[in-house]
Order: sequence, then structure tokens, then C-alpha cells
Amino acid sequence: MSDTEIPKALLNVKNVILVLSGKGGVGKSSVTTQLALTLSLKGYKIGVLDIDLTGPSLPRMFDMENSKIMQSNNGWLPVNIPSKSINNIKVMSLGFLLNNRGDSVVWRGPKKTGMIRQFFKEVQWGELDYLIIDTPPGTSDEHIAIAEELNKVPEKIYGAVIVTTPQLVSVDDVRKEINYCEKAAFKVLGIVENMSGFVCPYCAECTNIFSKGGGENLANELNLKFLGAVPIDPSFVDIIENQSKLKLEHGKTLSELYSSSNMYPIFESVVEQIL
Ligand SMILES: Nc1ncnc2c1ncn2[C@@H]1O[C@H](COP(=O)(O)OP(=O)(O)OP(=O)(O)O)[C@@H](O)[C@H]1O
Ligand code: SF4
Repeated sequence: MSDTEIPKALLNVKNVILVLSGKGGVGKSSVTTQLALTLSLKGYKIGVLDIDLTGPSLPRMFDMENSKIMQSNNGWLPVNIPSKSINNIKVMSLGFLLNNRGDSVVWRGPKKTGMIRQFFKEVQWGELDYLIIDTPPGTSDEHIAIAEELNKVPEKIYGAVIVTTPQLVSVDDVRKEINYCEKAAFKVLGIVENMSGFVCPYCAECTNIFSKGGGENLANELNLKFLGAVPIDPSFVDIIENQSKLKLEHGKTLSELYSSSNMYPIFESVVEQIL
């Protein structure tokens, strides 16, 4: 059953960026948060929509696990990230609608499709420069629903960032994701190779645990932009998962913490290449 109603939630959204990966756990949500933070520090108004329905991880990554969505007369109000220094990122996630943190979402396809349509109709983003959508891994019911909604407003589709790890198994799955982008008429903005080597926190030596270069080779082969290699970096997990603790310990704001992190220059370069 298809629905022809224009996605009202995108009325004042200028551009939509999708973050995709063939496999789970390769760092899609982490890349989504880094893109959002980097773009916000450049002054853009950002929305982040977590469509990873069965594993919504953005509330944790933005340190907003206890947040709840408010309902207005016109729909759902997304939540501002809890930061004094960053006031231009709003987030919507199924995680905010669950009663308990540990609740699982075991839904069949039509229910997932219904929820995605509701996200595209109900969320009151207000004016946004970029809406970044974190998707589930692979090509599933959620991907079909996203493509159907976005293709009603093709002028808003900015493109897709594909995330992979360097190994061949992950890289092979990326080909399927690129195939999905072609079918859905999403421009591929480029490939990010995440977990590309491990940076030792003691001596800063980089060891290639999961090999290296798979993402870059694939980008070259398919004539796509290689946006950058992101190493496995314990400080990255720290910034993402322990924001409250770090802010308290160091007396720093989130923007100070993030802009002084090892990740910032890498994602600044990624963002420069896609803008
Ligand atoms: N470059 C990195 N360095 C260190 N840790 C990382 C890096 N990238 C991701 N991680 C960690 O790996 C875990 C998985 O990352 P993330 O949740 O972003 O993956 P995902 O692809 O979105 O997963 P899912 O398929 O479950 O949605 C997280 O704990 C995250 O903090
Ligand atoms: S990279 Fe160097 S400092 Fe880091 S664990 Fe290995 S030997 Fe030790």
C-alpha cells in the first residue's frame, strides 16, 4: 500500500542526508553524530532522525537517554541536544517514544513502514539546513519506506554517505547499498572507511586491525568519492558515550570537547568534501 501524501515534516528542511551501511555495527550512528556535530559547529541548523527502529542508539550517543518527545497540536517536537554550547541540533528517535530503555521493538514490516511515514509527517523540525537520517543496516522495509517518502520531494535529497569498515565482507555489502541508492535515485556523496586502524592511546601508533584500504579501493573502483578513513580511537567512544562525565570532569562544553578531539579534523574534511 503506498501513500501519496507529501511528507509535511520536510516542509522547512532544505537538504536531507542519509547515512547508510551494508553491515551492522560498522559505525553508522557514530558517523551520523560526528556529521551532525561538525555541521552544527559550522553554524548550520541540523536535525537528526534515527530510523534504526530496532536499535535506536542516537539517544545514548547524544547523552539524552532520559529525554521524551513532547506532543504539540501539530505533531511531535524533536528534542534539542543537552548542550549549552550547541543549540542547533534537534533529534528524533524511536528511543524517545519507548517507555523503558531496554524495551525491544519487534515489529513486522507494515508497522515499521507506518512509523517511518509518521516520522515524515509528524515531526515539527522547523527550519533546518540539513536533516541527517541514520538508517538501519542493509536494505530492508525501512529503506523502501524512506525511499518512497523522499522521492515525493526529490529536490530535498542531498545524497547518501556510505559507511564501511575496511574488510572485504563489509565492503561487499556496500555494493548492495550503492545498488539501493541507484534504485532509489539517491546520489552517493561518498564512502567513509570507519575503524580503519587502531590508534594506540599511549604512543599514537596506528595498527591495522581490520586491514586497511577496502573502502578507498571500492570508492576508486566505483568512481565514488573516498571521504576519509576514521581510525578506531578510544577517545571517540569516550566523547560519544561519556559526554556528561567528561563535561563534568573537564569543565568543558560539548563543542570544546568535540572540536579538540582527534575526530574533528577528520570529519571537518569529510564535511568539506560533501558540501
Ligand atoms: N572509529 C571508532 N573508534 C572507536 N569506536 C568506534 C568507532 N566507530 C564506532 N565505534 C563504536 O562502535 C560501536 C558501534 O558503532 P555504531 O553504533 O556507530 O555502529 P552502527 O553501524 O550504527 O551500529 P548498528 O548497526 O547497531 O546501528 C559503538 O559503541 C561506537 O562507539
Ligand atoms: S602501540 Fe606501542 S604503546 Fe601502544 S600498546 Fe602497542 S607497543 Fe604499547
